[in-house]
This record gives sequence, C-alpha cells and structure tokens, in this order.
Amino acid sequence: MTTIPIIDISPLLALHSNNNTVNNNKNNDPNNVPIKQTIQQLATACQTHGFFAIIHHGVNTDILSRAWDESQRFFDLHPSIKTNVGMTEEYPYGYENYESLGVERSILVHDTNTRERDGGDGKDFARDKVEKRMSLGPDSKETFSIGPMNSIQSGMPSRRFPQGAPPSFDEALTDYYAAMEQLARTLFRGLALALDLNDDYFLREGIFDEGHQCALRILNYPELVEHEDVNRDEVRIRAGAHTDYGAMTILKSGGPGLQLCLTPEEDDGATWIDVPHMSEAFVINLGDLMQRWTNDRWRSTLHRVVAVFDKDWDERNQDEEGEASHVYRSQRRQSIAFFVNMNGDATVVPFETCVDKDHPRRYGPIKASEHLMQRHLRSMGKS
Ligand SMILES: O=C(O)CCC(=O)C(=O)O
Ligand SMILES: [Fe+2]
Repeated sequence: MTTIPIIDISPLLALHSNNNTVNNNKNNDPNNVPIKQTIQQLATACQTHGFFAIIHHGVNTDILSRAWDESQRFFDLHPSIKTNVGMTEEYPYGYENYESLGVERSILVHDTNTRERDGGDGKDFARDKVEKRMSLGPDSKETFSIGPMNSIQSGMPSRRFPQGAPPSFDEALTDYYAAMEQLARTLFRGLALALDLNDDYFLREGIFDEGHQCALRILNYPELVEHEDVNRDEVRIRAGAHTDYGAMTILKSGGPGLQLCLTPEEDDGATWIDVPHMSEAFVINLGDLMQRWTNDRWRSTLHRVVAVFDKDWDERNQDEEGEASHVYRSQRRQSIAFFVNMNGDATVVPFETCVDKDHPRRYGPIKASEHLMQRHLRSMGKS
C-alpha cells in the first residue's frame, strides 16, 4: 500500500456513552457491523504502516480553528516573548527552536531566568543572541509545548504560558489539549478492540487516567525561499527522520510535507511516501511504546517533514530591465501534534494477545515513564 488508509471513526464515538462503559444498546455493541469494520481497518493500518488518517472524529471545529489561529499569532510574536518559557531539564515543555538537518537538536533554549541572571547588559545580549539564531533559518522549525493539566497526578510540572502572549492563547491550547484527551480515549477503545482486549483496557485506573503524561506541541516551519541555482533533486528536510516515543500521536497539519518511511531504517535505499494532506482529518501514528506493548506486531514508523517547493517569481530580485527571476518557495507550514503518553507508572508488558509460540515475548516489563526517559536520553546521544 503506497498511501495511508482513511478511517471513519464515528462508530467508535458511540462506545463512549453511558459512563464509558459498553452497554447493550446496538450502537454501543462492539459486535455491530460498522464498529467491526472500523476495528478491522484500525488493526490492518496499525500492522501495515502504523499510520492512518481519521475522519468524522467529532472534534469541535471552533476548538480546532482557535488553536490554529492562536498558534500562528504566537509564532509571529517577538522572539523575546516566545522564548520566555524555555525548555529546561526540569521543564520539558515550553519554546524550542531546532535546526532540522537530519538529526533534531535544540539550538536555542533561553528563558527569562537566563536573562535575569545575565544582569542589565545580559538582557540585550540574550535578545541579540536569540535573534541571530532565529535568523539562522531557512532550515529551522520552532515549537511550543504544554504538558498535562493535572500536575499532581501526572507528576509533571505545572503548565507555563509565556508572559506577553494573550490569554486567548492559553485558553485555546488548554481547550485543544482537552479535546485531544477525549479523542485519545475514543481511539484507545478502538485500538483495544483491534487487539482483542476489552474496550476499556487502556482506560483503566493507573494506565491512562487523570495522571497521564500527554504533551501538546504546536509547530511552525518558516517559509523557505531558494534560488534556481540550488540542486533541485536534493530533499530539503524540515523535521528530521524520527519515530515518536509514546503510545500514539494525533497530528493536525496545515500542508503537505509529511512522509513516512517504508523501510525500517533511513539509509540510501530508504523509500519515503507522502502522507496526503487532508484538512478535515487527523493523522494518527503509533509510537515506540505501542510497538513494544504489541510485541512488535504494530509499527512505530519512521517519519519526517520535507519542504515542498513551488516555482515562483522573485519580485525582490529584479535585473536592470526590471525582469524578476525565478525562485522556489515552500510555504510556511504549521502543525499541532498531541503526543499520547500513558500514566508514568503504567507497567507495559507485551499483551497476551500478541504473544504465542510463533511470536515469543520480546520485551520485559517497563514503566511508561522509564521508557520515555530511555528514548529521550537516546535521542540526546546519552545512551
Ligand atoms: O509537523 C508535522 O507534520 C510532524 C511533526 C512530528 O512528526 C513530530 O513533532 O513528532
Ligand atoms: Fe513525529
């Protein structure tokens, strides 16, 4: 299959009624025909590519458009406002600016504290530095993330929003986060049934409850402009190839560019296929934790974001006769990723339904938070 399936998840929404339990109502019965079809489509998609698009998901369009518009406005703010909640070791959210050259690495972490510590002169120095790095583009992307609402149960730090950004930004992200939590619960019911488990398997206390560690990240890929003399056969990377760490990711993207890898490794022979952009859909991809949990039956697939160029005129670059030359323009791209992570203390051991004599257990038990930490350290080259 050279594209990802589009799955209508409306039959799953009914599974959510009546205090999250499946009752005898026909629409809520996992054996009814539309639900069975959806479950079958999910099982096939998770096993083939670990990627699928969902439609008829029931997410309120006002929540979507507010989060979208507020994100765009946020990224248009002055760097000194955007960077005032920086990502640090104790606060793994906030603002980051990456260089996307195959490997993602943070090139900018400045927060208010750094500036305050720098004293009077330091303020200007820090701002200068921020702006220099911001103008490093074109191969850059910037992100802002928030963690769970419930810091006590999740054990994660309380949310921080940048001073100077409007309260409507905080509200829009908070509402979007809540809508994604609900969508994650709906999807979890479908995924559990696709694994022959009880529909509330993932939603049990201590596994995915108020103490989960989901993270919401808004992303901005600035516009890229290149001149005709650049080698057009070379792929321009906007987000380097990676797999996501957690259970799954719910992605809303604003344009083409996302690709998934059909081969397990990114090497010279790697085959990349485009994930089609559909404005009304979310793209779901499974993460490493789900691959481990399913004993490698389901896939956490390597993906990346590349620049898609259109030929355009360069009005700024006219010759003596006033003739403009060509440039190649890749539009600014925005996306919102919701990383679905379990409760930190949830123990993950391959499901019984994924282990048999032909598929012996490949992994021992691990706590979800320990798995995330291992993945994080590996990405930083520390393990
Ligand atoms: O921006 C996108 O479309 C994908 C982002 C992504 O894969 C990620 O943040 O993990
Ligand atoms: Fe990703």
